[in-house]
Amino acid sequence: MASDIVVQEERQRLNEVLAQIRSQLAAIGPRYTGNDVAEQVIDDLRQERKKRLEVSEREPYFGRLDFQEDGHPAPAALYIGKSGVNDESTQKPLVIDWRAPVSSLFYSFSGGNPAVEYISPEGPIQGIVSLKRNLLVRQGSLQRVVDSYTEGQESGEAVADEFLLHRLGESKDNKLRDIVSTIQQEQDAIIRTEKNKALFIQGVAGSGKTTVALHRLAYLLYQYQDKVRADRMMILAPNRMFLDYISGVLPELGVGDIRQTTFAEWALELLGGSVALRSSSDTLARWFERKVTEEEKEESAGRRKGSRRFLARLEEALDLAERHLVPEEPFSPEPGLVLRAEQIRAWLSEEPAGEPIMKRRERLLNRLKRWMEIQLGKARWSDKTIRSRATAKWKAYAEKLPSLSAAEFYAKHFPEEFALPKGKGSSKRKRTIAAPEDLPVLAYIHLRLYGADEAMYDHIVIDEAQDYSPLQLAVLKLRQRAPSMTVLGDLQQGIHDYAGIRRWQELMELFAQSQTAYYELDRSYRSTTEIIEFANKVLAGMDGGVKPAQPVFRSGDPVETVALAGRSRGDAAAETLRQWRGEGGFATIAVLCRTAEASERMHAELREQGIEADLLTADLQAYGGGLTVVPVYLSKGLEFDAVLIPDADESAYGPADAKLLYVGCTRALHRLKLLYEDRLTSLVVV
Ligand SMILES: Nc1ncnc2c1ncn2[C@@H]1O[C@H](COP(=O)(O)OP(=O)(O)OP(=O)(O)O)[C@@H](O)[C@H]1O
Repeated sequence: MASDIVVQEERQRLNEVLAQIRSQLAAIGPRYTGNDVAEQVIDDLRQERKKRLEVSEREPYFGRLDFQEDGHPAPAALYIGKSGVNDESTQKPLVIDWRAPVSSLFYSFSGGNPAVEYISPEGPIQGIVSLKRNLLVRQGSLQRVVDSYTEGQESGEAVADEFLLHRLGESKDNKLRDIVSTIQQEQDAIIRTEKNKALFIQGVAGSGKTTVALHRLAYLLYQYQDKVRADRMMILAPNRMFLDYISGVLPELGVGDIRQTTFAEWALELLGGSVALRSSSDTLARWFERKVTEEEKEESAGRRKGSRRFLARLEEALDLAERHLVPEEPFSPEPGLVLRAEQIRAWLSEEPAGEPIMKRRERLLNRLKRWMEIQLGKARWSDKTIRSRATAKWKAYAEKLPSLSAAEFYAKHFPEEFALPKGKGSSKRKRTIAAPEDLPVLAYIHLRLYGADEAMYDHIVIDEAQDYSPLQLAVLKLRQRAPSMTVLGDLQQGIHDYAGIRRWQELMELFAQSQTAYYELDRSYRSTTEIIEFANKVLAGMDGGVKPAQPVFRSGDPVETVALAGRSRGDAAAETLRQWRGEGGFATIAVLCRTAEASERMHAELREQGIEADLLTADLQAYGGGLTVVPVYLSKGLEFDAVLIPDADESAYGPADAKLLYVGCTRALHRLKLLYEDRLTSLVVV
């Protein structure tokens, strides 16, 4: 903690800034209620500013950096906050937005050499840092001041950690939070990566991948104000519950209106109601409710149909269909009036490249119609008999140009992979029920044939991307003019590897090397050192380049493994839960069971014991916090203050289930306990 004088000075400065903020707030006045559209737009902007100022009024800034730019006579104290605030009369910045170029110094400077550089819009700026200070302000009152670097100090690393540890030691509720005040250097580099990259992040459990990706969106919106728009960005996450969990971060960062959805929902909308998806709980049950071998996973339809090889076959079929769109015979609407096939083909090739195939078809047919009208001339065209004969010929010609729905195309060209629904009636009107692995195929075909009604995306975030196939990514790539994506995940948590990837290369290969960037995050911020070391052991037996997570040194209670010793699982679990509740301080507790069935059983047993918990299922929309029973495979991406794994038996977690158990263990922030009946899973006995 800093000295009293320093605290006094900071308190005074805080009061000055707060006074400014309050006077600016007071000047905004009530909402405009008239009908003038221009006034309404201006008022919307005013209201946005008001919201930002209200956030600033509670916590105007969290950091201070004293920086003397080369050539300047004295250092300037830069205060960094969630959004910038200027002095109304002088227009000088009182608070600098965390996303501004100069703020990068606050995150990247960790002591050592005080001579630093940052990249401003005008080019590199050099200078000297003389102070880096963390300030904790809550509800407008200054609560902590910690200097992580002062002039002449050798290294500030240890002190910087103190502030971070304070944050990490807090208990968490049911929503992910922003981390602007404690973004770490390696995370900051990712957040500030230039826009036009397909950015891949491999990060261990709890390294802040999801959090960082969301901060990156806020950064891009700030830094590329003229080029990107929130309504042309999209976040893809595995399920509704996960989306609900992360939904608080962007509003906290002052960013709204970004579409947050799942790949399946997005693709189904694209296909316009012609396709429905088989229930995801069926798929999950198929892979998680029983033991599965590696061979089964490798040969799964998901791996095959999502592969680049399959994508190449798909491309080939689509290219061929495009080339053979125009039939061999000529178009002749009237005797003596003939347009040769070569001419028609030449017209087709004049249509803008990259346009969806069916759009080109439509344009071509319109051109033929115009040609026919002109060639026939006004006199003949107004003759009803001639006109209807010619139009009939034109229609007959149009029929020869294939027009298929995505499902029809798929079934026609890949009959061994996909069949249309059986029964009477036009297949166009019948809904196709697609397996998850067929959905990206249908979406890809649809985009090449028909395109999409929505605008292209400026930026796409894909969370849990280790579960994506190359084809899925190729589908999304079609929805961007230039690649600008944040693709994040952890191969070590690849529990859906019956459909996902084994190496990031599988996805990165879709882009030119110059379009990609790759980062690794190895430090885990979520869990205590004890929990991380325990989880690392679970993975230790796995083949391949497993990278253990590095803990931020935050020590807690040891991980416990306890035998049931004759008690029922429900009994033993209830006892632990009572004890944890008695200790207090845990806002979220999860009981993670191996299967959905075991979760239901546990939920019922706890109820018998008088303990009410929520039960999470595959179709759930939101996760409410408190005490929850969850099948372990659905817990991915979430986190809980304390985690109990009540069935850590050898029979439940065999050698093939290391990733699953790893996911389970790494959900815990502060406390982790495993129960077993006779034999503890050998995954944790090293
Ligand atoms: N720099 C930081 N300062 C404070 N907290 C952080 C920081 N980085 C990450 N955290 C916290 O660590 C936890 C894990 O973050 P997050 O869920 O984004 O990680 P993840 O890599 O996506 O995890 P997983 O792969 O396990 O889903 C969150 O509680 C987050 O707030």
